[in-house]
Amino acid sequence: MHGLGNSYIYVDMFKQTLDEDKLASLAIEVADKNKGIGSDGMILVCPSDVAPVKMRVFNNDGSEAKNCGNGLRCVAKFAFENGYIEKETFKIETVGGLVEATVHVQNDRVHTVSVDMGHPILARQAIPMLGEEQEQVVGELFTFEDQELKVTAVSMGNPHAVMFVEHIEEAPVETIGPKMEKDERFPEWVNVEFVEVVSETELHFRVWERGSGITQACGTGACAAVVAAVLNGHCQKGEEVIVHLLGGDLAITWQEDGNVLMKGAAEVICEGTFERK
Ligand SMILES: N[C@@H](CCC[C@H](N)C(=O)O)C(=O)O
Repeated sequence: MHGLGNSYIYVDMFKQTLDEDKLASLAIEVADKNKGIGSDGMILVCPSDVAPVKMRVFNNDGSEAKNCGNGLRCVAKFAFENGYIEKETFKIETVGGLVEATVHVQNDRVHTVSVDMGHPILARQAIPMLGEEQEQVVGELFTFEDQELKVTAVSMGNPHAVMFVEHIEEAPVETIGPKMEKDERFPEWVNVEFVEVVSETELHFRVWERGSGITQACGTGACAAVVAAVLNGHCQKGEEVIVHLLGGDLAITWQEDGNVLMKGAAEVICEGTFERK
């Protein structure tokens, strides 16, 4: 399935079991575009004790992440269309906590999904980011060789470093992305986002994802970008912002109650059986 071209191999754990110690290598295998299926990673759709469904997400390097915005919309569609849930609004458990999804249905098919992603986490040590202060990281200066970049750090359950640029086409995604991802100031590494402000309600966005590299879209990254845009005075809290990603658009609102609402598409590509060697 994919959300705006951010593709994962979804495994139905209601119907099968997998060895815990082989999950990382399985994610690497299925995501391999030459010898596997090809994707940004693997997502397990699992039964849960606290919600109708649980999501576990693995990047294509085998690392497990605590959250995935595009994955949540696809998991909601998968759970609803496979009859694991009958209500249109329901909770999804993630490794980072519970979120609430609402599926928008036409002719029994889910075309878009809204997810209440909860509160962003802004305290430096909770991102996690090294340093003494508990305060928010807004526009902190990073220098890479001759380039100076101002970073705003936001966690949506997973960590993001957001930087504002003048022209999105010139954003140094391939060069600064991998350097920032593994910078020692981020002990769990970080997802890296470049954002051009078009207006108070429109942003352009490119991402270098932790554990997967350049992807077409990142849902948690788009949420982090809007939170960072509000913190830097580019957008307004409570106003919907359209984020243009390589794979399409997301509508994101950092609501007055502090929660971030994300709305966008979720699509099935194909279904089948993967045989491990
Ligand atoms: N593509 C995702 C995020 C996937 C996990 C991320 N790479 C991480 O390691 O935190 C999204 O849509 O949010």
